[in-house]
Amino acid sequence: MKTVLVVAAALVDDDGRVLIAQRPEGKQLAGLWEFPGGKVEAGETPEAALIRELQEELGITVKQACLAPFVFASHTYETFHLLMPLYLIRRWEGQPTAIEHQAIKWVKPKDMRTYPMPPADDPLVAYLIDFI
Ligand SMILES: Nc1nc2c([nH]c(=O)n2[C@@H]2O[C@H](COP(=O)(O)OP(=O)(O)OP(=O)(O)O)[C@@H](O)[C@H]2O)c(=O)[nH]1
Repeated sequence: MKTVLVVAAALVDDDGRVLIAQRPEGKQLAGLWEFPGGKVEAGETPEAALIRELQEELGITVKQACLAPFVFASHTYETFHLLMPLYLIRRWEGQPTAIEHQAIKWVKPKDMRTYPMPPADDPLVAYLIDFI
C-alpha cells in the first residue's frame, strides 16, 4: 500500500485556541474538520509544502523558522497509508481566511472533540490538550 505524506498545521492564537477548517463538499471526507495542510509534492520539502498550502488555503504567510515540529499521525485508510506530521505555529502574517474550505473556526483543544475530524486526527487532539 502506498504511503502518502501530508503536512498539517496547528495554528495557535494568543488565547490558546487552534484553527480547524472544514473540508469542502465533493472531496473525500467532505464536511469533516481538519488541520490546514495538504500533500507534499514531488521535489518539495515538507516545510515548503506547508508554507505553500497555508498561503493557498488561508492566505497567510509563515516563515520556516516559525514551524515547530510537534507530533505525527500514521493511519491506514482504505486506499493508502497516511503519514502526517503536525507542526505548531504561533506566528504568521495576515488574517486566516477560508479560501478553499467551507469554514474555519478557532477552538480550544478541549472542545475539539465536538467537531468531527478524520479518523487519523483523533490521536492528535490528545497531544494538543496536554501541550497547548
Ligand atoms: N490537510 C489535512 N489532511 C488530512 C487531515 N487528516 C487526514 O486524514 N487528512 C487526509 O490527508 C489527505 C490530504 O490531502 P489533501 O486535502 O491535500 O488532498 P485531497 O483529499 O483534497 O485530494 P486531492 O488534493 O488529490 O484532491 C486527505 O486524504 C485527507 O483526508 C488533516 O487534519 N489535515
